[in-house]
Amino acid sequence: MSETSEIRKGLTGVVVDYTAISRVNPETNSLLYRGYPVPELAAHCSFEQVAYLLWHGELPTASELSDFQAAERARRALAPAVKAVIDLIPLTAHPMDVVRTAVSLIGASDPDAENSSRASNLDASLNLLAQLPAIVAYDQRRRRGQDLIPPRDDLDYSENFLYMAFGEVPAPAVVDAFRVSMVLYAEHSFNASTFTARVITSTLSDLYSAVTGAIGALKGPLHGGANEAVMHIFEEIGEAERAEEWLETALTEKRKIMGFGHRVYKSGDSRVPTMKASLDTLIEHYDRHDLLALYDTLETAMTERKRILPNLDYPSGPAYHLMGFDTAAFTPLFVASRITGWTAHIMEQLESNALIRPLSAYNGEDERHLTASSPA
Ligand SMILES: CC(=O)SCCNC(=O)CCNC(=O)[C@H](O)C(C)(C)COP(=O)(O)OP(=O)(O)OC[C@H]1O[C@@H](n2cnc3c(N)ncnc32)[C@H](O)[C@@H]1OP(=O)(O)O
Ligand SMILES: O=C([O-])CC(=O)C(=O)O
Repeated sequence: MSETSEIRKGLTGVVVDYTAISRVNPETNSLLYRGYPVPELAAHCSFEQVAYLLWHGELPTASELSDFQAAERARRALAPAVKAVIDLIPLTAHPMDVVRTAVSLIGASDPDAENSSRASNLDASLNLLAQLPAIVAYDQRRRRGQDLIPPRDDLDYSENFLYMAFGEVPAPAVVDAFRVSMVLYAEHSFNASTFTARVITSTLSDLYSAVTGAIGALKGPLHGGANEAVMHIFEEIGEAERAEEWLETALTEKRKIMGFGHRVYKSGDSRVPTMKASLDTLIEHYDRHDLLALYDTLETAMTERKRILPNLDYPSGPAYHLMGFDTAAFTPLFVASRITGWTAHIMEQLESNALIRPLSAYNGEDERHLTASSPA
């Protein structure tokens, strides 16, 4: 075998390991979490139930759920030290940098951070799940010149998240759309950020380091950063009537159209119909048919022109916009959900670890030697 015969740029099509956490099936455009079709989970389960499922492999019984909810509600408050550090971060920093820094600080403050037992990692995962909403909500509020809103333990995860962000629990239709987005973003096998977390874990580094690295990977616009980028292109286009012309120019300039395409799904992202239904509800609720027209026109034009279909970030970007989130907070919302999948994968990697260390094919200078005239 030659050194280069096996190169698969971007690891396209390479199967790296087994996972029992989720199955992405591009043949059937389907996604299973621990065997359950995700549209069923999105229709019937709370985000807390899905988090428990991803971590434990089974849905919680009534008493397990009640213990889990109580533990999550008890850990929601933003630690004063985390708030103090967030307050030091300039407003010019991207909110993903704030989330990354906050997670790193939480890890550095956890005396048990180096303990990689499953019990300790489950505890750390629950801590992050419970505290990320406060981090994301507070960062958005301080950017708006608003004060921190402490959590309420009489609200479920989704209601409390929106309450901490906006100071009130919105209409049930809005809370439900938010819950659906959290369920859909939770897990997606070996995507770039999860794989990053697994690579870091494979060196036997700690959970917080793996999550911090995953946040960095998610930030990029080819991955989680696309939900925010979708809103930027909507703003650039302005109105439905301009969408076709805008697309033509963008494609001529060889721009990537954010929110379209996927490394695994080539005939549609399994999560889009569920999120689009929630977006439709929000469009009705806020009476924003202008936004729907832009959404539909760009999707139709992109499909006709390139045969490339939307991914989950396409409907979730405008959905978060309608809920009232700032565009720069969209990818942090993705973090708040994907913490469940990342940490499930970190624990799975540890259960059957092998250092992840692929090979490279060298294409630099042939061997050469220092001479009297070399700069050294
Ligand atoms: C939750 C998530 O992370 S989902 C992904 C979110 N990311 C985005 O929405 C960013 C926009 N999309 C993309 O950049 C890509 O579709 C990716 C990175 C997601 C997947 O890319 P890959 O699997 O590497 O596909 P690849 O880049 O090989 O695309 C094949 C062809 O389609 C084109 N293409 C793919 N997606 C797009 C797009 N969004 N806009 C324009 N052209 C595209 C490529 O330019 C390429 O064309 P070529 O063969 O003429 O060079
Ligand atoms: O699977 C991927 O490559 C990206 C994605 O959709 C996700 O992480 O949700």
